Amino acid sequence: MAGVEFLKGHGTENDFVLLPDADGELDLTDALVRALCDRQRGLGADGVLRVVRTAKLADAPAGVEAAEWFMDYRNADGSIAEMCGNGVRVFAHYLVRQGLAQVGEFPVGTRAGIRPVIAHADGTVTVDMGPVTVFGRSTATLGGREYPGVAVDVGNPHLVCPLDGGLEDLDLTRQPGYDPAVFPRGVNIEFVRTLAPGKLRMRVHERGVGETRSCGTGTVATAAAALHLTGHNTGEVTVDILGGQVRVTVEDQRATLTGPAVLVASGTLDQSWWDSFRAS
Ligand SMILES: N[C@@H](CCC[C@H](N)C(=O)O)C(=O)O
Repeated sequence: MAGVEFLKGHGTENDFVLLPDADGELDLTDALVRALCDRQRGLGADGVLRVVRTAKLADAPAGVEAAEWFMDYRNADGSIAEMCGNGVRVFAHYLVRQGLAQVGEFPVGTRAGIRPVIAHADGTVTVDMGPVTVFGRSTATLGGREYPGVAVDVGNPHLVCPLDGGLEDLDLTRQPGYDPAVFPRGVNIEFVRTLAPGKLRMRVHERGVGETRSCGTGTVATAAAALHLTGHNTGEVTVDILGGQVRVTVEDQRATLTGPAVLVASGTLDQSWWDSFRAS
């Protein structure tokens, strides 16, 4: 049997299994995503990026037709998310490395809409992350403490909680509590410390994954929230995460995200392993 082609990649150590599926033929069930992302019984990853031609998608969201390629993103628990900022960089880098797109600007379809990217010759990618909306205040709870924060929509939902200290001590092995009335679809929760003006350090607990070493949409939400809290709508911010550093530019409630994208390996999944998850 032929098996199923995969690649492994990461953006600031937020890691993904990529599944090339130009013609939209893979039957990617939740159980398969969970197995692929499992670090013991699968390949291990924070999420899956299925690479599919937009024209071949059965359920393409409205408005993405102009993008030749669609990033079908799934969280490690099998859930579908609207957008993934690190994933879209890795996705764009893959397209260029495969000769499916050229260095320079091209659009990528996502469930949050089209995201124009600029793939740079050095492998870094700049993403136009679209509208960024601060939509209120809410509170996270963790270890019996309350952490007031800012609610931000980057296509997907975020709660950004500023800290004065203690970032390294947080136990993010557990899901922090949040208000489901504010976040009915769940939420990614960022804890952030300002190191200097325009320089932040962040940790994140991602919806559908757990603590990850980086979250691209989370860095954008964090930058927008930090600017908002100091009375600004625009600015340039670097964000340190456990897996490296990214640069965020916020302009009139839109943002760009620049950071690295790395392809680590490619191979073939055993067809019988794949088939064993299809029916479940
Ligand atoms: N790691 C991603 C975000 C992935 C989706 C998120 N877990 C959600 O459910 O919204 C990023 O780099 O943005």
